[in-house]
Amino acid sequence: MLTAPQLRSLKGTRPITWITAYDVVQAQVAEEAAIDVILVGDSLGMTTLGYESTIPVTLDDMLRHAAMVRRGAPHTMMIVDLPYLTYYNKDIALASAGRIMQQTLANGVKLEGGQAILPVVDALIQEKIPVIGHLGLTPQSVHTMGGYKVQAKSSSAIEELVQDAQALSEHGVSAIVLEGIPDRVAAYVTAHIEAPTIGIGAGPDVDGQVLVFHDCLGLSSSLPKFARPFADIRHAMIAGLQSYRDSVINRTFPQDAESYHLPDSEWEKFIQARENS
Ligand SMILES: Nc1nc(=O)c2c([nH]1)NC[C@@H]1CN(c3ccc(C(=O)N[C@@H](CCC(=O)O)C(=O)O)cc3)CN21
Ligand SMILES: CC(C)C(=O)C(=O)O
Ligand SMILES: [Mg+2]
Repeated sequence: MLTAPQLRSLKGTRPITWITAYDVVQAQVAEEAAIDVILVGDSLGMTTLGYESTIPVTLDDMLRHAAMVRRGAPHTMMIVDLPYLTYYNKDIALASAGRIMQQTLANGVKLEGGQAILPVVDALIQEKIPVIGHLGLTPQSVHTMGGYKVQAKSSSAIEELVQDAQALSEHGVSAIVLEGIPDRVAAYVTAHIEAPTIGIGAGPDVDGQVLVFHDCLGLSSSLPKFARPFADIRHAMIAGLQSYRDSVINRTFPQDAESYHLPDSEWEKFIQARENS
């Protein structure tokens, strides 16, 4: 299993692979595919709980799903998102992250934000909790961003992002997720900080990539522009269920080998006993 210090030292050696996962089966397949890091993202609110944003996701939701993921992937580095309003000051953040570390055996937590959350980042790292940053399109700010819009598109916004990334890196985060920013901005940030950058909608010139599990495997009904479906699992599942349904209706399922059998002698005993009663 990758550790937080190893994650930081992977920068410049080879690209780092991340995927989100929200349950046991997803965790098992991520581990079997040798993905470096599993992120239990608060995107579970959308992919798994059916909400329209990550805002309704609670710490209890994250605890339950991260515990499932850990049981499915005991040997893969697991990072867990701190959800909306669970890290707005040092005390709240320590209590939230403490529960995640102790109850799910996570290897670290991820927080959205830059210079404004440095005191929280310091407090967590002080208590030996590895921290991952998340800058650019930060979905917990959907209401103040005015939607899921590409960020860092003006000179001043780029400067702000670079300073946020430098500050997080200097304060010791193990990596920074860069989401929904222009490719050359992500490349510049990557070249100017020591922490590895993990991109999602941030172009190729970053230290690693992360995708939402459902987007990566073709389970989502719609996709952001940056996501590529590397499989067509939604259609495979529909085809499988249609085939099952057809086989039940035309009585080709279950067959003899899929049924349990009783020896003739025992069956005759049962019939005899009924007739004699
Ligand atoms: N399934 C899924 N995939 C994700 O990548 C994801 C989630 N859910 N939920 C949490 C956040 C929300 N994310 C999103 C959601 C929508 C867009 C989107 O529609 N973007 C527009 C570009 C908008 C612009 O031009 O500024 C697009 O066309 O891709 C982007 C990121 C990324 N995260
Ligand atoms: C998209 C990734 C970076 C995330 O934060 C999530 O899945 O919640
Ligand atoms: Mg998230």
